[in-house]
Amino acid sequence: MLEKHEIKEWFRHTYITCLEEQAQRRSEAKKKSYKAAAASTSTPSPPPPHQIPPPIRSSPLLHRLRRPPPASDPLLLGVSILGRVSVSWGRRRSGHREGIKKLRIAVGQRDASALTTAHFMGEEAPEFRVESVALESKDCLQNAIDIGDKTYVISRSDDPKSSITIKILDKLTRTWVVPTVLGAPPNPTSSHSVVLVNNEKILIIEKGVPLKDSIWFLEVDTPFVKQQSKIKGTVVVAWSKGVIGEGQKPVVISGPSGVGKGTLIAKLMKEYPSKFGFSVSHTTRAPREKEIDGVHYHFTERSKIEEEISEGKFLEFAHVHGNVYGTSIEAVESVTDEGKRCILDIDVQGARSVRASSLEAIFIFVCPPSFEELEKRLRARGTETEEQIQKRLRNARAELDQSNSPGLFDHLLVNDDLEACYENLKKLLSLYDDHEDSNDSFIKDGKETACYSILSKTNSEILLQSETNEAEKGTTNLLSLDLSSLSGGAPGRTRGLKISPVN
Ligand SMILES: Nc1ncnc2c1ncn2[C@@H]1O[C@H](COP(=O)(O)OP(=O)(O)OP(=O)(O)O)[C@@H](O)[C@H]1O
Ligand SMILES: Nc1nc2c(ncn2[C@@H]2O[C@H](COP(=O)(O)O)[C@@H](O)[C@H]2O)c(=O)[nH]1
Repeated sequence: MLEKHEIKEWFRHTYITCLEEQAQRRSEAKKKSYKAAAASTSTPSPPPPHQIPPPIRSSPLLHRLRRPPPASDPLLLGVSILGRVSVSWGRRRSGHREGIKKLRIAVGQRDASALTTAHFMGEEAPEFRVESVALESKDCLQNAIDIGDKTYVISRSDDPKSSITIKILDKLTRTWVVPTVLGAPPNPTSSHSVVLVNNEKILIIEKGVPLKDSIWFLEVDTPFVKQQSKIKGTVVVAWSKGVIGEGQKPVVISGPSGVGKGTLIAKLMKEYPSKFGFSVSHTTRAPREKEIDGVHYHFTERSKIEEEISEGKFLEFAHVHGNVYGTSIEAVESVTDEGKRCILDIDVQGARSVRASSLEAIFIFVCPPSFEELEKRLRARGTETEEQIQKRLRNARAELDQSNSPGLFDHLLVNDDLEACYENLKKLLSLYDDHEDSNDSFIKDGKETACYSILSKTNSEILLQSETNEAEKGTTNLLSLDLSSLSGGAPGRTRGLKISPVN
C-alpha cells in the first residue's frame, strides 16, 4: 500500500514532468520554426511573431495521469486535486467551460492507471487542461500555478510550525529555482487555496484564521519584485498581506534634529492613544537615558540591521548623523493592523524613500522659527556631545534646504509656539478622511475563524465559498472579493480589498 505522501510525491512528479515535457516540445517547435524561417530568407533573422507556433494546449495532465504510478503494491485511492480547469467535451468540442474544480484521482492496483475525471454540468469531460493544481490531503498541500514560462510551486509542509515554501520551475531551461522570498509570509495554518490574480501576483486564502487575516498575495513580477531582483541578482518573490478597505494613510513627520518632532508626536499619542500608533524605528545609536528598547527605538547592531535590510524587512533606512536608522515594514504594519493610524518620525532621506515606495502616506516637514532657536533647543535638550551637536546642525542646514523639494512634502509646519504648532498639526490631520470603510463592516470585528476556498475568478472579482456551514453561524456562505481598486503591495500591505456577501 502506498502512503499518502508517496501518492502526492508521485502526482507532483507526474505533473511537473508533464510541464517539463510540454516546455521541451514548445521549445523544439520554436527552434524548428526558427530554422524554417532562417532557411527561407537569405539573412537569418528571428521569425515574425505569427510564424512562431502557438503554445501546445493539449491535455498533458490527463495524458500523464493515465500512466501507472510507481507502486509495487496495490495502492490506496482517492486524492483530491483542486485546480483551475479548462474543460472541453463532446466529439466536436461541443462544450467548453472554465472554472475552479475539484478533481479526484483514484489510484487502483499496481499497474492500473490513475484515473482523473472532470465533470461539468453532470457530463464527464473527455478532454481537459489544468492550469493550477493543488494537491490536498489532511497533512500537506501543494499548489502549482503557471505564469508564462514559469510554474510556481507553493508548498506547505506537514509540519504546522514551518511556513510556506516557494519553488519555481523554469519550463524553458527545465531548471528549478528557489527564489529569495521577501516579506513576512502568512502564519502557518493547516491549509489554503490559491488563484492567479494576474501575471504579477498570486492570491492565497488561508483557512482557519479570521477572514481579515486570511488574504495574502505572493508577488512574483511586480515593479517591487523586479527592482529587488535587480539589486540582489537573484529571483525574488515577495509576500504582502491583503487589507480590507483603505485604512488611513500613515503620517510621515520629518525635520531637523531638535525642531520638536518627538515632542509633537508625544502630545498626539497622549491625546489620542487609540487613534494613532508610533512606528518604532531601528537604530544603531546608543540609547539615551530614559529611552526604552522597543518603545522609543529598537536598538540594534549594525551587522544585524544590515542583514535585515538585505532580507527586505525594511521600508526605508538611512545613515543619519553617523548611525543607521530604519523603519521596518513590521513597525508600520503592526500599527495599521491594530486599526490605528501610523506616525513615522524619520529624516528627509527616509521621507524620500517612503515617497518612492508603495506606501501611500502624508508627508509633513517641521521647521524651526530660526536656526538659532534650533541650536538653542538642541543644546537645551542636553542629549548630545558638542561634536554631535555640530554634526546635527550641519545636517540641519541640508535638511532645511530640501524641505521644499518639489513633490516631497505635502505640508510645512513651523514649530515656534508649541501649542499653536500642535493645534495646526491636529487641524491638518483631521483634513484627511477619517471614514471607515462601510462595505466590510460585517467582517471587520470578526474574530471567528473562517474557512473559505476560492470558487471562481474574473478579472476583478473572486468568489469565496465557505467550507463550513456559515449560514448556521449567522454568517454568509458566499463572499465576493473585489480586487478592482488594489493599492500598495510589497514590501507593505496590499490595500483596497472589498468584501461583500453574495445573496
Ligand atoms: N515649540 C517649542 N518651543 C521650545 N522648545 C521646544 C519646542 N518644541 C520642542 N521643544 C524642545 O526642543 C527639544 C527638542 O525637541 P525634540 O526632542 O522633540 O526634537 P526632535 O525634532 O524630535 O529631535 P530629534 O530629531 O533629534 O529626535 C526638546 O527639549 C523639547 O522640549
Ligand atoms: N530615515 C530614518 N530616520 C529616522 C528614523 N528614526 C529616526 N530617524 C531620524 O533620525 C534623526 C535622529 O534621531 P535621534 O533620535 O537620534 O535624535 C531624526 O531626524 C529622526 O527623524 C528612521 O527609522 N529612519
